Amino acid sequence: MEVKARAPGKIILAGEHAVVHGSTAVAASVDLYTTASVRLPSSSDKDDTVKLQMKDLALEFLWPTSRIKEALGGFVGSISTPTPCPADCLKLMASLVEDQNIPEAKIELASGVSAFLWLYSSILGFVPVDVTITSELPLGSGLGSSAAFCVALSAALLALSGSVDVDRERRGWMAYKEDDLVLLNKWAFEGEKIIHGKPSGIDNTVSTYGSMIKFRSGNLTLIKSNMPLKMLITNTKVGRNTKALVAGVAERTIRHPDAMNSVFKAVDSVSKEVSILIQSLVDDDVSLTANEEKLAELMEMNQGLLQSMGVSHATIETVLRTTLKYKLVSKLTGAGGGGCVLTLLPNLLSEIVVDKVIAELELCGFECFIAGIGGRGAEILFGDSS
Ligand SMILES: Nc1ncnc2c1ncn2[C@@H]1O[C@H](COP(=O)(O)OP(=O)(O)O)[C@@H](O)[C@H]1O
Ligand SMILES: C[C@@](O)(CCOP(=O)(O)O)CC(=O)O
Ligand SMILES: [Mg+2]
Repeated sequence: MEVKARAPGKIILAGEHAVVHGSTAVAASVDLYTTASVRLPSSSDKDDTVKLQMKDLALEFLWPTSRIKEALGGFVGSISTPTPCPADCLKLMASLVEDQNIPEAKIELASGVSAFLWLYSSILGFVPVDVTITSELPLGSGLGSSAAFCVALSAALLALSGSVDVDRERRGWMAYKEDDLVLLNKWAFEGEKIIHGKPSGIDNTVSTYGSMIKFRSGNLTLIKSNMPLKMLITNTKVGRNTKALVAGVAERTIRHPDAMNSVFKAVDSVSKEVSILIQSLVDDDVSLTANEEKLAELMEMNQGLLQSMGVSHATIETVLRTTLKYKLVSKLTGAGGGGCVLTLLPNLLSEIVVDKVIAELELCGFECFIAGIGGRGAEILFGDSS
């Protein structure tokens, strides 16, 4: 029996980092997906291993099922009550990951493999399984690859476990039922904790539900943009790690609590304004342009506040300067420190200008693309149809 699940990446329009400290943030899914295929070997199959393949990274991990059970068996609880991985269990998982000799250049993946071990053991128990992961998302670039990985994996494992209400006879991609989305999102959050340390939950939530969300302290509001939003995404290709950047902001907050709390409060106001603005009705080009100008100004303010949190980077500043030459406003998205930058492309902007700005950014060694925003969330597929 085989099930596939896919989950989208995301952009954060406003509020990253501050959302970890209780501020509002606004995020949207992007049409770039991570897919997890999970296959249970047939009963005649003698193979007693857990196999994890990361296809695009050309990596394969193998463990005897008994080895995982011996290490983690005492820690897993009930599928219906997602629980954090205890610190002692994290240590045991680290040794299971060490056994696999991940090449030094790809060592960042170790946290993803640990998240896999926790989600697999907790959701499926200790049965032989063959898992393949593929992704259209750049890893560690601010587009939420860690959350998409946890959501896709949890969605496939839950569907196989029989603990969610899915129609196994149905062909084609299908969404989870509303109640099951809550359970899926909770499990993905537990995986994201292993990768991020202290995540806000916004990334796994938008990857689970898709569309566009306003998020604050674990609570989501689905929102619908009435503004046709077009964003250029520039990947600076500077690798960074969300866990370290989130920890850096927390340390700065300990050193300067009053100043940082004022910054988080300002971000909260910016995000709330962004949320109201994108939902407001526009009936002609004049009001659309006026709203785009307001959104650009809010993005500029958010970027300034992110700079004061210490999460910008020389390459991000280069993108800001380059796009500003064309009167276009940009902000980092995700954890910053490199990674991806968003540039608002006004709807009436000529294609010639878009091509010019992309050409100039690419000359700096960056990669540019325009992704669809606000589409579907997690989906599953039984059998081989696509
Ligand atoms: N397709 C994947 N396969 C395995 N691990 C993944 C995958 N996608 C993400 N991860 C894990 O998530 C980490 C990147 O997460 P993070 O630093 O939060 O950046 P982002 O979420 O912005 O891409 C990777 O180093 C890896 O541990
Ligand atoms: C910085 C943060 O707000 C978003 C991180 O996104 P990403 O992992 O860089 O895609 C952290 C979080 O909300 O958990
Ligand atoms: Mg992440």
